[in-house]
Amino acid sequence: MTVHHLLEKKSIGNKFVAQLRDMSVQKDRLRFRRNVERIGEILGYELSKSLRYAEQNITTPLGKIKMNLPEEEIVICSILRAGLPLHTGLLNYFDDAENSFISAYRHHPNDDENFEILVEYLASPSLEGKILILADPMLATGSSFVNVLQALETMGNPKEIHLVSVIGAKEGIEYVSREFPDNSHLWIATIDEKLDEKGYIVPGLGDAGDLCFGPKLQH
Ligand SMILES: O=P(O)(O)OC[C@H]1O[C@H](OP(=O)(O)OP(=O)(O)O)[C@H](O)[C@@H]1O
Ligand SMILES: O=c1cc[nH]c(=O)[nH]1
Ligand SMILES: [Mg+2]
Repeated sequence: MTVHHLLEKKSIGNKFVAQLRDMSVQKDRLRFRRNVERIGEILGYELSKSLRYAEQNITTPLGKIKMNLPEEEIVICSILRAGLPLHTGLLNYFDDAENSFISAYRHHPNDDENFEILVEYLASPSLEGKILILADPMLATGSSFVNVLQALETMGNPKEIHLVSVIGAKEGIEYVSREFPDNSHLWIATIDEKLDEKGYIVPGLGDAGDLCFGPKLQH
């Protein structure tokens, strides 16, 4: 897997990620979702440079010009819930992509620290031969991405997989790198050092799903 680390170079993206992390700003849910969406737009733009293009004739009111346009069939798949604003950002740019939605959530059967990832909902077109973009803003242990990859197996074999995320932990990135095909790409805004005992990214930003949409009852 090739890792593309957006904030390795300074850009306006620093400000969007800082606002996601900052406790005095992140409680504004509209701004939080829009910042995730903006990062989806930037990462989508970066990802677009790796796609295949073909020349097409375009007719303007004054003449004709050949332009290189993307040729790929793209499916954007987001992991509920926190993947939704990232999905919107990607779809703003890849506006004719097909779309998949999948649920993966942390189920705590007995206590706070131990959890399993449950995948219960999937709505997807065929992925056969297509570019699959998997969107989830948090890559903590990496289990959600890996479980989702397994759940999508019945939908066909994508030509190439691009993971898009906002904050990743080093150990989770190493895990997805081992489990995803070698020709996969990870487009990620920033990479943090570690996870806490509950599997949260430190310093991270907290719970992305709750910050987007409000708290949910644990079950
Ligand atoms: O890399 P992992 O260890 O799997 O953790 C990352 C997952 O955790 C969060 O989802 P959560 O279960 O909190 O669901 P939510 O988006 O509905 O809040 C996040 O949105 C990722 O899907
Ligand atoms: O740090 C984390 C880890 C998983 N899910 C989140 O929303 N945040
Ligand atoms: Mg959550």
